Amino acid sequence: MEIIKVKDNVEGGKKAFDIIKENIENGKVQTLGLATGSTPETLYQNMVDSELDFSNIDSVNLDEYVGLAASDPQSYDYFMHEHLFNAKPFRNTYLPDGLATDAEAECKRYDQVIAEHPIDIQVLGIGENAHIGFNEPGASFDATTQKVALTPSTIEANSRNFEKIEDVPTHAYSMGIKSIMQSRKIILLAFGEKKAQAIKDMVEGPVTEDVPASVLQNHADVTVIVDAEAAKLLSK
Ligand SMILES: O=P(O)(O)OC[C@H]1O[C@](O)(CO)[C@@H](O)[C@@H]1O
Repeated sequence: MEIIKVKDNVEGGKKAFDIIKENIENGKVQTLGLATGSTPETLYQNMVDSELDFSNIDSVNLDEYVGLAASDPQSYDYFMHEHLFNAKPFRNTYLPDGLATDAEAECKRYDQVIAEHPIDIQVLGIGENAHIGFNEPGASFDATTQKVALTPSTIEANSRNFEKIEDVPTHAYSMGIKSIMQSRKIILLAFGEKKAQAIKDMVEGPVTEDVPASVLQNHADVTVIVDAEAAKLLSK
């Protein structure tokens, strides 16, 4: 893992953008794997403000809340349009369908999307409990797309984006860890003190399904971009 320490999320978003830009300009990106949450917002702002054209690139997102329509302002589909796609159209954009009622069929469909669009660069945030995508502690490293139950701590953390905690969906469709690990390159961003323990466990702890992000120690090309607060428990 390469660890890049930055001042704040503004510098971090710019760093991640520069890496993505270089790879796009070198013709190395057909498919970008994208994430939601507040973490990648500065990266997406850099993409929106750039001259880069994404109309020959496909995007595949990590996850979507079960029960939310793409038109719902709390959905990840809506988030992606607001923060990126409306300003920078991609060739095709893919997210799980939050309204799909046949979970097995939806997971199979999304696995097919991923198989047809091998991810060149996957952008990741990290949960306070070290989840990646919505792969919560205990998720199998062999998992492909799954319907997952969100942990109480994730529901609590994400409730800041909802009017009340009861409004937070209890389940999500998430790309599995196996698929994330098949991405050619991974850029994980983390900002703020709340992510410090997760970052320490991910980088310095044992590789275990109890710490989903620790699996990234087994990936050949991971860049971790952290601010001082998220990096504060790292030994170096
Ligand atoms: O960036 P935030 O808002 O802290 O969210 C943390 C993580 O939780 C998720 O929103 C769940 O998928 C991730 O996309 C994100 O990386």
